[in-house]
Amino acid sequence: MPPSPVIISRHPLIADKLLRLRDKETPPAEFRRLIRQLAQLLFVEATSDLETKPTSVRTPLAECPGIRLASRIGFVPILRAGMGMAEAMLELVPDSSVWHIGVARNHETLQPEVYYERFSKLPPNLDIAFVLDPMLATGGSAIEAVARVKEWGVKKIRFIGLIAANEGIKALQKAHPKVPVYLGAIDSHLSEKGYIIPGLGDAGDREFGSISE
Ligand SMILES: O=P(O)(O)OC[C@H]1O[C@H](OP(=O)(O)OP(=O)(O)O)[C@H](O)[C@@H]1O
Ligand SMILES: O=c1cc[nH]c(=O)[nH]1
Ligand SMILES: [Mg+2]
Repeated sequence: MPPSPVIISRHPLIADKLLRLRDKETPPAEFRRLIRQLAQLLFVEATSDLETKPTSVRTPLAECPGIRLASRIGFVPILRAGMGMAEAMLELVPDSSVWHIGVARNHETLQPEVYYERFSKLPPNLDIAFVLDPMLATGGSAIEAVARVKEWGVKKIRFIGLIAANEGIKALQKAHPKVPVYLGAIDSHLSEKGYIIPGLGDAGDREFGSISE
């Protein structure tokens, strides 16, 4: 089976905001604002082919035909860093639902550890789920999250991230070949400790002003 497509945005607004996000001088409040803006911009690109249905409204002057979104969307933010992305996207499609998954990467082994999942026995009635995480490093966290969403019975899944390493993209494609991957940028490589280089550091810590052990 050919691997799923990887779509890297070429939009100058995304490139500009990504560079501001990476800057180590960017404080958490500005970091969160940029995450929100980047998430919305990438969401627009990742939804250009969503199902719609024809309808019409009456303007003050005449009947006006148009379309409405027909897809029932679910967001699956990978805690913690994916939370800001989900909230921003929800503003664009407020009738959507959010299904949190807590995954933390073990700092020694780099393996993902799922610590929060409440929905395994509740297959959601969704047309499409977007798994969200700013960082795709080794790919372990995203692979684990997508596997859970598949278990819930969602057929159409897309991953949206801000920065990825090739290692993570390849691993995600291998594990889930039908899941398209939408990204803001692909970086050079992973450090020995599994950080994306140049990357932006620890996304969760920078988003929330914390320092992980
Ligand atoms: O591709 P991977 O190698 O799995 O790494 C990526 C994961 O690491 C970060 O989360 P982290 O484990 O630091 O948790 P946090 O969001 O709570 O800080 C990031 O937000 C991803 O979830
Ligand atoms: O560079 C990285 C890699 C994993 N998780 C992060 O937050 N940053
Ligand atoms: Mg972290």
